[in-house]
Amino acid sequence: MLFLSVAEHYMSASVQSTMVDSAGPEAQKFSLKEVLDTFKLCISENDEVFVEHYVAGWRGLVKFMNSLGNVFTFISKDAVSKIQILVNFLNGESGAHYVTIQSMVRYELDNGLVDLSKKGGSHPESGCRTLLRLHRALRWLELFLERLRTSTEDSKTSVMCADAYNESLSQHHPWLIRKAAGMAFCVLPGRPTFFEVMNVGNAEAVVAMLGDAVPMISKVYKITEELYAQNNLLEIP
Ligand SMILES: CCCCCCCCCCCCC/C=C/[C@@H](O)[C@H](COP(=O)(O)O)NC(=O)CCCCCCCCCCCCCCC
Repeated sequence: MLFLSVAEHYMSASVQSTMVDSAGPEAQKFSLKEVLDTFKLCISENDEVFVEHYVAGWRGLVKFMNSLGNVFTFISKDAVSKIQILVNFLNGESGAHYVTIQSMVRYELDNGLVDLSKKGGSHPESGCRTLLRLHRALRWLELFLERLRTSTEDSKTSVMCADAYNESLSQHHPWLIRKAAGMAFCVLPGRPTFFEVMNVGNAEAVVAMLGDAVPMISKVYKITEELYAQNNLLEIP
């Protein structure tokens, strides 16, 4: 079903030409600087990661993706539902335990709130599991943005995106999702449009900002990766 609906979008003749023009006023407000600032706020003085800013960073990225057109909806919907799960924990009665990723891991593990194996557990959507999915996607983002940063005028965003995906997130996706993602990459706008949507200024300014953004995102990724590795959480089903 997913494959078919993506294929449908893909076949739609006008997708490419309306990609950015069709974006609503809300989507147009995306700015890479905002996302960068949010990820900067993520890390505390003692290297804890604030869930609130982590999800805010993802919200900004979703905004960017939505401004690229409907073909990316199946991707952004999944990201939005995962963001929402984490926001619900944060705003719920145990919210105080979800302030940082570190406190969330401690709380969920201490209280048996994570299904660590596939067999019919009672916590299929734990904070740890949900954040792991976004964390894996963050690695894709880190690789993609680094490719963008070092790209040249004639580099293809579709190729950079696919290479970053194949090197990271794809390893966690089944065949069907990989195919659908591959088709979505084919209709990504070119580098000039991409840079424009980032809302930073000319290409040099974008490259400079990416130079700030990538290490920041890498740091958030690294802290989370180490925490999950220490707690054997990297393979939560
Ligand atoms: C801008 C181009 C966007 C390309 C996005 C590349 C990532 C491709 C991911 C394809 C995910 C397909 C949707 C479904 C995924 C789920 O099956 C899968 C597993 O979840 P489950 O275990 O609960 O079933 N979910 C995931 O892996 C989480 C995916 C989250 C993807 C978020 C992608 C956000 C991309 C933001 C783009 C921002 C570009 C920024 C440039 C400044």
